[in-house]
Amino acid sequence: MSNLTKKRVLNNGQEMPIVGLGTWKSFESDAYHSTKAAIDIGYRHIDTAFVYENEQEVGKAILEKIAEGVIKREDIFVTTKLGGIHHDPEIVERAFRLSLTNLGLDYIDLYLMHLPIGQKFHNDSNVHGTLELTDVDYLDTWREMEKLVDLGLARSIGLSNFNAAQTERVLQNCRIKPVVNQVECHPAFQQQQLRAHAKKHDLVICAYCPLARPQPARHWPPFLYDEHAQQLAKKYGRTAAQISLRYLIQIGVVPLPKSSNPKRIAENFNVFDFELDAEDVASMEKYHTGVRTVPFSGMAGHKYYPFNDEY
Ligand SMILES: NC(=O)C1=CN([C@@H]2O[C@H](COP(=O)(O)OP(=O)(O)OC[C@H]3O[C@@H](n4cnc5c(N)ncnc54)[C@H](OP(=O)(O)O)[C@@H]3O)[C@@H](O)[C@H]2O)C=CC1
Ligand SMILES: O=C1CO[C@H](CO)[C@@H](O)[C@@H]1O
Repeated sequence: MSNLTKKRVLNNGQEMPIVGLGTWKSFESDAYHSTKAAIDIGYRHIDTAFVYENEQEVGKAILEKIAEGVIKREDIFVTTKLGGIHHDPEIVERAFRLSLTNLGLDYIDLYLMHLPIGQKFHNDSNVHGTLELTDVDYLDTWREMEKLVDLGLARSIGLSNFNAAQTERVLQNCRIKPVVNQVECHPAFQQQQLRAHAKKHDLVICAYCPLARPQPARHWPPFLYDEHAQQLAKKYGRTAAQISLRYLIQIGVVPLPKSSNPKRIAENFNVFDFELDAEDVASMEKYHTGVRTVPFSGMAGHKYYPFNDEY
């Protein structure tokens, strides 16, 4: 693959645009406007989830852009995710159809299991669930997700927040192989071993929190604000955020930067017409800290908690 190619071919032949718009914390009109702005700018990949409570707005924006003739349905890659409260095999198809209805679409490009851990179901409105975790085996959940592919309702299915051992367990017991694992990945948490493992099994790593949720007032994270980051930005005539996203693309992952700001939505997509040289790619390794931004600490005692293993 050329580093400047805009798509990754998944293990089922499907093509995934290599930069997607993240939408966590894009609520209501923000989600609607940012999805529309992103499509106008050229994004063809949107990442949402049942728990983000914005599937309706994301879907509305997509449908409007289709109606305006800006895109066709097949031009846009839509990912959503099965919530923790819906892991019970008897609920999976109904939960999927809820997302499909929210989005107003007749199929989803990629349906992810958001986490390997299930939460007790109370009702669909309690989207975030509670910390009453269940012992539902993620393999049983996976088998129900496979049926969504059989039905033609999900073009592909994948994992999120799975460690290597959990991924292997799915691979050894599945009928339909996951195409991706969506995990935290950015210069301060580089996922070197998990990336190598995914590559070996022909899975794509999608990078959530690709900018590590910047806090400009604290000049955090360093890879966006320190002197080296500023020097790289100057050298390439880009922002440090663009350098970081470009870095992720060059190490083979698919970044999903979230923004509700049209200027930053455009900035995060303007990463296809330059390339970091090998020395600068290597220089980014110094930012790795091994500290997660999203540790899901409340679930740490669970038998399927993914982050006790080294990777
Ligand atoms: N599978 C999972 O468990 C998870 C999935 N995700 C997915 O990944 C996406 C991205 O992760 P997220 O947690 O949102 O974190 P990001 O690293 O994408 O950071 C988002 C934050 O960065 C700001 N920002 C965006 N672009 C820039 C820029 N160019 N310069 C400076 N600041 C910028 C945004 O503010 P503003 O909007 O004002 O621009 C927002 O506050 C999520 O939105 C979601 O879709 C995220 C976490 C977990
Ligand atoms: O996808 C997600 C975005 O990040 C949140 C945590 O900060 C998660 O709870 C959620 O699953």
